[in-house]
Amino acid sequence: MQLTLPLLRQTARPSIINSLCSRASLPAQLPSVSITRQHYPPRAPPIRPTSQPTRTMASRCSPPGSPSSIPDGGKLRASSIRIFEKVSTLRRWRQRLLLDQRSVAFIPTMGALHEGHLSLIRAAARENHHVVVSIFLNPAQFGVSEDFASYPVTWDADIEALIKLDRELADDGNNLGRISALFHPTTGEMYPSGFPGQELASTGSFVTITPLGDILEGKSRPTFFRGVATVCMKLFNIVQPTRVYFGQKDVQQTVLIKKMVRDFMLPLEVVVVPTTRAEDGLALSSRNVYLGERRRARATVLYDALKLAEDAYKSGARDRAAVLGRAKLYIKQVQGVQVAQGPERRTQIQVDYLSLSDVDTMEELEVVDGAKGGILSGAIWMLPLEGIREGEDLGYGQGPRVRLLDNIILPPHDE
Ligand SMILES: Nc1ncnc2c1ncn2[C@@H]1O[C@H](COP(=O)(O)OP(=O)(O)OP(=O)(O)O)[C@@H](O)[C@H]1O
Ligand SMILES: CC(C)(CO)[C@@H](O)C(=O)[O-]
Ligand code: BAL
Repeated sequence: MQLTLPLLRQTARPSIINSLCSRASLPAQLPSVSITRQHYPPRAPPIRPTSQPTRTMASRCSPPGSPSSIPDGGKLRASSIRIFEKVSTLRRWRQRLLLDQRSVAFIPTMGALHEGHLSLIRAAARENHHVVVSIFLNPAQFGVSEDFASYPVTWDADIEALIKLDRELADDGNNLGRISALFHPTTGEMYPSGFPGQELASTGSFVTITPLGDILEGKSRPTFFRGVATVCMKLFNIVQPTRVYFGQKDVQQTVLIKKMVRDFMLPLEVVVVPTTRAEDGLALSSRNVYLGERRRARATVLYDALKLAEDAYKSGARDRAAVLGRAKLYIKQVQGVQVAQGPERRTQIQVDYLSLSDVDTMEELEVVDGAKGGILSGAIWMLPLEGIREGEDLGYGQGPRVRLLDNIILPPHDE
């Protein structure tokens, strides 16, 4: 099922982007963090992470097995998709398109591609001459105790998915463009003065968007939006896109990117694409592979709760207590049922936040503004299983606690 919200846009007035990305001659001075990855049990996620024994920030944050046989700027097997690892090579390619006045769409990702990512690419190909996708697992947006080391990497499947989608785009006459390039840089390439570190106290060249970046997701993940804004600013400066495409699934990220584009006068348009969901409503996410069967069966609890809040709004509720009340009660009931089931059957759920916020600032609302509407959003933790049964599917990485996000946009009600 896919929500049929219209694509949401924001355009900034054209200006020159100042490059923050000048090439420094210093070698990358990275802390060498080497962490063992767990093997994913063979149970059907849409795309299975490849086994990768270690990930070191000193070398690269992207998988080994990238096509080193292809020269930088060369084409992926049986396709016209160019793959770039170097900023300079991508820039040379981009320069030619600038002279030809071709529109370029850009979709930043961290890989482990799923239908949600592909929906962004499809939207981009409909209205741009060229689509550039990046796969870069950005260590700066992971906190020191977060899942950077185990984040799923599915490089081969990602390449297959891009090649297959590109063929589909070529066969469908309704597209202006296709996938022209994949950017897959190393950490050293993205942080030319050396990787600044993942700590809150790290120093370096950062973009911070406050207070927006400090609330909701930013409160639980204090370095997250600094990492996202910084890497997106770098990527936008490298690719110089006409339009960038982001998923509504990460709604605070979309609000933050729009604010960054406006405040830094970046000459590009931000397009927000509706959330792609599984049949039962769960928002697709690369991290869903961590869930395993037992937790996956309860993973729609957040979306179900948000839908109850949306129903309340549709029935005329406007103030915070009336809109969020049923959602909170529903989650409490699910938690109660789960606890009563005992360790071998239950799934423990913790709510991080349930929010009703302003569409531009994401500050909490007491009453929904009739002219603007609002954003219902939430984050929950699904805790690791207790009472594990013999042979039970724990999920990728032996089933760590999993953070799930979701949101629903409430339209204005004044019309
Ligand atoms: N279900 C989805 N529908 C639409 N867009 C999505 C969906 N999932 C991710 N995206 C978008 O894809 C882009 C890249 O996201 P990313 O690579 O982090 O994947 P992800 O599934 O969000 O992973 P994570 O598990 O880290 O949340 C972002 O703009 C994100 O919002
Ligand atoms: C935008 C992004 C690719 C930046 O690393 C990441 O935050 C994501 O995948 O949503
Ligand atoms: N899609 C959000 C990226 C992150 O959680 O790091």
